[in-house]
Amino acid sequence: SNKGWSYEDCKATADWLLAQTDVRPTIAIVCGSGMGGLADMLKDQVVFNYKDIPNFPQSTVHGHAGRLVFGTLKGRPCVCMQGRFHLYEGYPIQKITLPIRIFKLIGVETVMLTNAAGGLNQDFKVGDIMIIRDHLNMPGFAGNNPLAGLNDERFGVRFPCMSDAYDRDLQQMAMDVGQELGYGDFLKEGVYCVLGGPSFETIAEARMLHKLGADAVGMSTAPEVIVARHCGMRVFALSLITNKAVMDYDSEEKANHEDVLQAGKQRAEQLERLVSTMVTKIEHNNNYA
Ligand SMILES: Nc1nc2ncn(CCNC(CO)CO)c2c(=O)[nH]1
Repeated sequence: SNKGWSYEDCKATADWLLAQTDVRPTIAIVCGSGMGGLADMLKDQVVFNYKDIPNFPQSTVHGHAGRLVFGTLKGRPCVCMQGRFHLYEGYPIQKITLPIRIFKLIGVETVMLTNAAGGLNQDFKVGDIMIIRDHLNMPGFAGNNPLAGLNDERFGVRFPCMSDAYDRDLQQMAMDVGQELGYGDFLKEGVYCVLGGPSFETIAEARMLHKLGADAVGMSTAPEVIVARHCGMRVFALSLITNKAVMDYDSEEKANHEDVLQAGKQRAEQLERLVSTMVTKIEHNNNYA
């Protein structure tokens, strides 16, 4: 297709990046709203503004810087997306997931995705970190799936399995590392539900999603996971619970983006510790391989 996300288009951008830096990342980190600070962990940084990368989409959301940061995390070569893309920005879903395919073509094997999300599970508090066990891909229910259209076998099969989308060893690693770091009180696990946005969910929608088994609700991540699994990369994902979804009509609470960014700042340091510790383990010992 000549829409800008063919294998050749992805390969051209991947080759451009490989020519610009000799960092060869095996792990990619995608930063959620207000969580761009994760990129600052990287040493020996080589930074590209999205607008300077051929065929790369542009970030349009406050709290998403729009920079691709290459570097090392405790010696491990990584690439970090400081700013990700969302359906609500009006991009086609294939454009939102283009970076994931580019990561595959530059040699990334594991993708670690983070996002800010609203808590549906009543046991969740603002500031909790939810290890994502599985997702409900609501846009996919309506056919808005990043793999729709012609399948390019060079990426993966026509009908990829999604029952193993979230790597169980990496989930276990996150729980173990979180406990070791003393994060047990705010470390949860659950099901993440993606909506298109940009409007936050209604009370009836929050109640419905909770009934359907969702523990957190957001506007990202599932499309990237589907594309990452399609091309055989391992996936780890977590949600920072930045506010409790409004579930009652007598509540005064009102979801807003500034609260989301503020909650991200509160937990930034713990998120960085968790992710960076996992990065060393992922590359290092084979217990979880
Ligand atoms: N209730 C609720 N709380 C949330 N906190 C973060 N997000 C994810 C969406 N984030 C948007 C707006 O902040 C920016 O990508 C949500 C959400 O969708 N619903």
